[in-house]
Amino acid sequence: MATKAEKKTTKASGTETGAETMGFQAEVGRLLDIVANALYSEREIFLRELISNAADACDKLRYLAIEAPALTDGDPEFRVTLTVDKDAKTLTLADNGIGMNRQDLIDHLGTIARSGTAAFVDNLTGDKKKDVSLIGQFGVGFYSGYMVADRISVTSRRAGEEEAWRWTSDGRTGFTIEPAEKDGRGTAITLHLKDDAEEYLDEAELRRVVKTYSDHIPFPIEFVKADGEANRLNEASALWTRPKSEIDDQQYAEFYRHVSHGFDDPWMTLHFKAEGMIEYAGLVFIPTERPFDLFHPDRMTKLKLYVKRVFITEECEDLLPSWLRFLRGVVDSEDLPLNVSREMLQNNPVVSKIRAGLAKRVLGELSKKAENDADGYASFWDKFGLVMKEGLYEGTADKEALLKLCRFRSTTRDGLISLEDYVAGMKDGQDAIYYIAGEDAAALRKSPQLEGFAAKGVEVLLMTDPVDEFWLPMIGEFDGKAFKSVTRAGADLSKIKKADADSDEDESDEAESVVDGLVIALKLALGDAVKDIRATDRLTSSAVCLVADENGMDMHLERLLKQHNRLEQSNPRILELNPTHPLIVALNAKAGPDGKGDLGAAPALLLDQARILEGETLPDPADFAKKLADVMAKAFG
Ligand SMILES: Nc1ncnc2c1ncn2[C@@H]1O[C@H](COP(=O)(O)OP(=O)(O)OP(=O)(O)O)[C@@H](O)[C@H]1O
Repeated sequence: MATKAEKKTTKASGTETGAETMGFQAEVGRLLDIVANALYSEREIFLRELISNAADACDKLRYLAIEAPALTDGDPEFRVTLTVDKDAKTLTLADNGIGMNRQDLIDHLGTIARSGTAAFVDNLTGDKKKDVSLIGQFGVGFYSGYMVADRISVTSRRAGEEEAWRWTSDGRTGFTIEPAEKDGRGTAITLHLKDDAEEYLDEAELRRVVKTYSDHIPFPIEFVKADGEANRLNEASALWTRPKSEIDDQQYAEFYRHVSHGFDDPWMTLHFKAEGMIEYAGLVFIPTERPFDLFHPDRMTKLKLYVKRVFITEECEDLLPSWLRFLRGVVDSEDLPLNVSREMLQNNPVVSKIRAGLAKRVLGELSKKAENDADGYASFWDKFGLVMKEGLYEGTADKEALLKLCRFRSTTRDGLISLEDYVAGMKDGQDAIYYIAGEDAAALRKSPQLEGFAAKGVEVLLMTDPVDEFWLPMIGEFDGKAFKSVTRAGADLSKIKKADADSDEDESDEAESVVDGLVIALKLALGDAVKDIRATDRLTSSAVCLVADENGMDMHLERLLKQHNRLEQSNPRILELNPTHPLIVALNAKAGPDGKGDLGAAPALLLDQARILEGETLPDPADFAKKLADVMAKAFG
């Protein structure tokens, strides 16, 4: 049966030597085009990418060999070698890692299998500049070889198998695959260097590039001369086992790029050793840029788990809470057994303790950063805050610490503020943390429901991430103060003193400046379209607004659920009237004390106006337009 990869690649021809030519998956073709032409300025990183893959291949085999030691028989020392042929202008990078068989070569070097990546490549714009910066977010791996080579051949033999295969491609249309000879297991990648890339035939240059980018690789990387003499190019000890004092920022950054497959610098580096009940070392990074697949449904925790320096897996979901899934790096446990299986890692008490320890440590470091470098912290929060807030929703044990780290925009201050800042700025008589939720901060700031709060100088938090709607009800309060949406009816402004009020006079009956007649008239006219109608003190310049019932769902949440078909019907709203607005005063007079006066189209227009302010679609826009035109015709006719 054809595999998925074979279906995507196209078999074009077979030859007597058994060579087969296949086409690249469309996304690979596009990626190669950009890689070969646009990433030119940083092309030396091809070596880092290939060495990184070689080291991963050694890691994988070392893990498998714990259960099946025969796989490394006769060649137990892992290493990566570089050899050059100056006449043929080739550079060959070889490893004795896990190797690839025929199918692996087709799957891994002919398609993009990594979840999310193919879709990501589909989104490339064709605008080289933009695409390069996008690509920088996820790394191009093996294909980066085409920055320096116009032809690459990969000869590989999978550990434990007898046959070797050669994959060859000019990186344009497709690749050829054929049987090959190879003595031991592993992969040898031969780059036929472009004319302007001959510096990579030079040992000193290769040493410089390896030292710069790959010094931390825990396997020896050697330059092997024609006579067989081998010179070590890197330190070859696991970076996290070295003392901090011996590691500089550049080395940390390169290690980060190796584990993250990213191109950015780490925003924060945590290098630590935990000792006590359980013992583990960690070298964990927070990226500067948001990883492109942060919200991909398949996204998993990407920390690499090692046991006593041996790589085990990077798919241990329990190692990190999902709300910290943007972390990259390595955790190396002394307590887990080396032959730990992936199943054993599930619900494993050692892993749970490591997870709890990591979360505490990361939160601790973040709060130090928040205190000492508010601007730096704000840039972190802008990228990852929305993921961290998932932790509040999931009910993490660290919710107190997490809440303190949350930052928000508000109606009265520029920049981001914490909940502690908010509480410190609360007005006399204010007992709740007010917020308004919606998609866009600028639009929210113009919401009519905010007018009364603005008039009294009461700060309102702007909640613009969809996740806000979900954690707010779960958390409920901070520092004993409940979170309250201003679009719900209960937001009681009358108890709060005006910012400039200097007397203690009771303002509680401010809103009662009666518009009872109008309320009766509107109730008669609007019927079930609204749940209730009443005067409010939350408006100062708008005539009307809609709010939800005190115990009802927040209006933004309701819209969100409707958009996702999770809710069939909206609940009717409460229509609130501004009793000081000239239009409301005039209509009230017209309605008369018993509400029997004829208001014509006004009730319908008022309700539609409130709906528009709320960003809602009108049930009958044509009717609205007609009524509005009639009113205008009367006014101007
Ligand atoms: N030297 C190697 N030995 C064994 N397998 C390899 C080797 N080089 C590449 N591969 C296989 O090819 C796959 C694709 O490599 P590629 O570099 O394109 O992507 P990646 O390593 O998964 O991620 P990135 O693109 O970020 O480096 C790897 O995941 C691995 O399975």
